[in-house]
Amino acid sequence: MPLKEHPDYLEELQRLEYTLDYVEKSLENAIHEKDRLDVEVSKSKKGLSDDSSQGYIDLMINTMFHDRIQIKLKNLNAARKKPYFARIDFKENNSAEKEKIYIGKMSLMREEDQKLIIVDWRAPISNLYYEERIGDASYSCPEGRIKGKLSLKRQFSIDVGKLNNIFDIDITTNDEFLQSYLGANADNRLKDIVSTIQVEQNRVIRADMWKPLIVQGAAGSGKTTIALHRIAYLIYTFEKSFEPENFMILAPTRFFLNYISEVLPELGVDRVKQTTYQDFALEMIGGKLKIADENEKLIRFVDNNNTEEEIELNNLIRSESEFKASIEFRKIMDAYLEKIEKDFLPKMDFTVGNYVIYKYDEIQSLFLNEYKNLSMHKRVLEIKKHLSNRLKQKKDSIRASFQFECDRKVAAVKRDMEDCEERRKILSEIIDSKNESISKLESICKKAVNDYVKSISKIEPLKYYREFFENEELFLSLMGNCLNKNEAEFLRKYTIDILNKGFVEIEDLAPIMYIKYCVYGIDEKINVKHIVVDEAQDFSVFQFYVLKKIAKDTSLTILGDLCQGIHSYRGIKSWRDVQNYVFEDKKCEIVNLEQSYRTTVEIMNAANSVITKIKDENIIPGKPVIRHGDKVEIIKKESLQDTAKDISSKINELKKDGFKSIAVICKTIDECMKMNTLLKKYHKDIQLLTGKEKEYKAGIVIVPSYFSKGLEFDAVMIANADSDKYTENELDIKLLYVSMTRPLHKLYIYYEKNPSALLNDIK
Ligand SMILES: Nc1ncnc2c1ncn2[C@@H]1O[C@H](COP(=O)(O)OP(=O)(O)OP(=O)(O)O)[C@@H](O)[C@H]1O
Repeated sequence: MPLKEHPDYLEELQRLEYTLDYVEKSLENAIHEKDRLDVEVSKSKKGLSDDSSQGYIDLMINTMFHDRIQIKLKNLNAARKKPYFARIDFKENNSAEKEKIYIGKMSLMREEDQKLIIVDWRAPISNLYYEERIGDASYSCPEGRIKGKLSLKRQFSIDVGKLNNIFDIDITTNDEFLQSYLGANADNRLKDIVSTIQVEQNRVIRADMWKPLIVQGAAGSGKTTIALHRIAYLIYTFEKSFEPENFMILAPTRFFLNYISEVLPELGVDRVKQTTYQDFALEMIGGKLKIADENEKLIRFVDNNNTEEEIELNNLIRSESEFKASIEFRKIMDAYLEKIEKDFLPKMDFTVGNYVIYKYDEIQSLFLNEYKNLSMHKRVLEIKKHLSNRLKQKKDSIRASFQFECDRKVAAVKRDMEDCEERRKILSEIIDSKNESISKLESICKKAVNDYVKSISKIEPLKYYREFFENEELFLSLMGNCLNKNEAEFLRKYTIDILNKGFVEIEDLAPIMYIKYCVYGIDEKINVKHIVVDEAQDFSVFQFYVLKKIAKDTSLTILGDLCQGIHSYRGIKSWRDVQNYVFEDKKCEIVNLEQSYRTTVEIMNAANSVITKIKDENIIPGKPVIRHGDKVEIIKKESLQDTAKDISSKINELKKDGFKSIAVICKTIDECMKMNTLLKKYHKDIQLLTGKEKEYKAGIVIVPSYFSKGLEFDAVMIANADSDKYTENELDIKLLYVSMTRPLHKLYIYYEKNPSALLNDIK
């Protein structure tokens, strides 16, 4: 329906004008408030010099208000362009009046009567928009379940303060509105989806923070987007209890963090901790560790031209990785830590001179039993208190015995000798000797406990880890029959070799962190209440286990797609393993998101025909939203030069058609480099992404298949999809699937001799 013919057009126009006026007014007030706070902050800074603690308190408070007003200003500026995106009309059962609720990215209250002109999308009442249909409806809020009638659900298309369209809907999957979003072109960053969040996504976003949740989501189902919206939702909901810094997102690379960096600020959220597992592990372990490039192994495995010897070596490397990522390895680390624990304390009594203060068995029992739940070094601190207390008691009795002995000797001398010069000398010697013994005792006691603690060696976690592999006898005895002899010996030598080169691999981080946690404890560094893990399929069960251990009181949302598990040799094979081994007693729900929003029906069907070549119940293909586009083109070319030429002319056409982000995906980095040389002749602005970049700039890029994971582009060209490049092995299938699920609109696949058999079922 044309906008002006909508029955409520005028009402909505007036409402928009009114809201925009109020936003302007609020903005003016906020600017004044900010100016005032600027002055206050600089005053507080000057006030610091007079050394009063009040100065610090003033500065802290003013800075906090200053930060808040900055965010408010940013949000109000955004609201000038688009103050809200939806309206719902709801009448509570016991209320006489129907309320018109306008939903936007932030709430805005009218000061005169405290009425909300805009309601935040994260507010409990906004759930009506996402979850409910016209008719009887209800939502939960802290006061309980509110029931009533929903009589209107309306979406607005507003751009730079101008009302462009009105859609009245029932369920949020309003095709027209959603399609207009999905049909838009990919910018250089991921965007927010507040106005079109779907029911199943909304349930993940608003799920109970304290219950662990695993989300298996198809490619393009919105996992990354949901992860960020969930954080924004939790920050809003727990605003009074937690700071944004108490929430953390774990992503695969710094580059990926940069790619998603705009969503949280767009949602009005700042200061969330965003890091990678590697950086997180380094922070937890402390010290200086160098991590080997994680793609090096993958590059070995993706090469299909290996000799028999290389294949054998690769199999051993794969088994090494798989084993280190497994819960079996954690059990072996447990056995190793038990040994460390048993030998942790010096095997001797705690003595002062000839006096035994604490017997070894007693101390060992405190260490192994009484304080079992603490890290080993924390147990020592507790034991130190026991030793000091017992020593204090013993010291008094030793001192009394010195005094008693002295008194006895003095009495004997006095009884047996007449008073004379000689007797006085003897008595004085007896008293001096006693005093000397007491002061000796004092000085020994002062140091005794510390000397005992110092005798416990402080070994770096990495050194303990290395010792496990270097001590062959110990290694073999603990490994038992977990691996065959050949694999076990390879694992040992391979690890020593890496460590000798001054590196650790990503697989080594979890066990080293685990050793650090058990021996030294690391909880004091974690101040995070909720962790959202994205691209979680490439994490190992062991990694999750350690993460959960370290972040004890922290809850987790885990999102990933097993179809894209290209690091599956060290990643997760089934979410059930995480459910069983990581969360054990706690119930952990697994949610499936099958609907895919990124790409067209044609592209998704083609990608599904590839991924379903893996016969595994854990592989769940995505269902496309009904958005049609061009057929996937499979194109034969005689040579790489011809392929490059064709890609180049396609790029020109696509650019002319307004597509902004185009990716040429080759299987490996070597192929990318060759393609880069060829395409540079035609396109000076083309960028080669290697995985080492810190920042993501959209445009035309060449990217290796394994590095395209998580990204999206308007159009994708897959070069070299020949049968020898993409064979029917699991890794090749997954790499091709990942590459094929990156485009929003267009997909071209090139080959030179024979197309990969994986493409056979593409219609
Ligand atoms: N409800 C929605 N409304 C509009 N767009 C959506 C919605 N859900 C997802 N999208 C869009 O779908 C695309 C894919 O989202 P996202 O990258 O978060 O998915 P993903 O599951 O992490 O994908 P992948 O696993 O393939 O990397 C994005 O462009 C996102 O904006």
